[in-house]
Amino acid sequence: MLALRAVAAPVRRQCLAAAPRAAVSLSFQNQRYYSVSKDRVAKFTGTKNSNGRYTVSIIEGDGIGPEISQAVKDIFEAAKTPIAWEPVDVTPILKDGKTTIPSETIESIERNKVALKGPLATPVGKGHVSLNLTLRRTFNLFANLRPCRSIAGYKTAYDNVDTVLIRENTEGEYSGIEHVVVDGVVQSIKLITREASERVLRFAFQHAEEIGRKKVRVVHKATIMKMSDGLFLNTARDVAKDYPNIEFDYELLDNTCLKMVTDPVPYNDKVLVMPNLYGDILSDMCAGLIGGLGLTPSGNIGDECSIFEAVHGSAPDIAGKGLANPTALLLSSLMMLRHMNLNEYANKIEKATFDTLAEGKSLTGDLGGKAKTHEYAGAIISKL
Ligand SMILES: NC(=O)C1=CN([C@@H]2O[C@H](COP(=O)(O)OP(=O)(O)OC[C@H]3O[C@@H](n4cnc5c(N)ncnc54)[C@H](O)[C@@H]3O)[C@@H](O)[C@H]2O)C=CC1
Ligand SMILES: O=C(O)CCC(=O)C(=O)O
Ligand SMILES: [Mg+2]
Repeated sequence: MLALRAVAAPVRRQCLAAAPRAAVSLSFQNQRYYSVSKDRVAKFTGTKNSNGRYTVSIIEGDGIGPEISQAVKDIFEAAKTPIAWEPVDVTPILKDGKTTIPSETIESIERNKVALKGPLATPVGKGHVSLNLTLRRTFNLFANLRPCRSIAGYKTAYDNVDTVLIRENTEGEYSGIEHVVVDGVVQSIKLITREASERVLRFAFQHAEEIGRKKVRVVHKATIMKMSDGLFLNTARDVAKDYPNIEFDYELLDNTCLKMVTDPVPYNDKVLVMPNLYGDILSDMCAGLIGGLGLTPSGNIGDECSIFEAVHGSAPDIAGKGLANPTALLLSSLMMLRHMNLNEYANKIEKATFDTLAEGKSLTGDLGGKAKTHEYAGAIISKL
């Protein structure tokens, strides 16, 4: 068990086919993508540099990463956002049989407290471990907040989706503890600790209070994984007692999937919280409900640092062609600005983005348009 604890401890579209345009739904037009905890905003201690700008670490990432990062940087520049980007390198380093990232990168993110990150590709099977997971564990980014909201004017099979999913981000099925028992038999350990469960569950209840949702639902499979998901669920029962104004319940993951693709709207009044793997899968599924992975942002939130990134990966099938939709990374960067209390800039860019999407004249291919990544970014800039 001790050995396992050591590993668990922090080491420091298919998008829907082109859809017809719809009238802009006013109820969604002016809502904020991400409300930030006042506590966390107060805790943000990044400092301004001599040019009066906050320095933010940026990992441009693989595949479509550089293209969508450029779009975000151009839009920030045009909006006169007081951010100075500090590019950092995450080339994996193998040290004592473990994958780590360069110490300058760790220092940059620790110093700046926030980072914006493009997608990082993970080789299948052999090769380095996921650098995305390495970053989350390195900085103890225990909660992965993944909101997903219908885009006004972009019609999909589902109207008015507004889900908020929180994924445990440091352990569970993604602990990376795997070994060969004997030839032909491998074991992969799903590690769940009360400590990591409690901190993400508390985050979920607090987040529900902050965004005015009255219900927290744990998504689980404690019927099958009685001990691991059982511990997560029992911890939730205990934590719920400290939040008497929030209704708490739970649902089996398979049932959640069925109900969400049948009618996601009943989930609009809840915050969903769940172990790592379920949150990974369910957040891609939610993206499919609103028009694809080009649209969904996320924040990896920790007590000391936070890293904001899109839900999607490096999209090798469209990389380097100017086809990527930068909205997901852009909305992630707006979550970041709100986390830094730079709301005025976030609001301005958000309005220009949603107006561009609603207008529908300059959309990327995943949304049925013909615009290149930089043309779509240019359309947003023209509305700033
Ligand atoms: N957090 C991260 O950095 C993540 C990294 N990955 C890595 O990404 C690589 C590729 O994984 P895939 O399974 O292909 O998933 P993916 O998320 O990269 O792509 C899935 C599908 O969505 C499309 N798509 C994704 N982002 C898009 C965007 N911004 N605009 C338009 N279309 C977009 C892609 O073209 C593809 O058809 C893998 O190496 C994986 O490990 C995957 C998910 C998250
Ligand atoms: O790290 C990876 O390769 C994939 C991670 C992922 O799918 C996610 O963070 O949603
Ligand atoms: Mg994923």
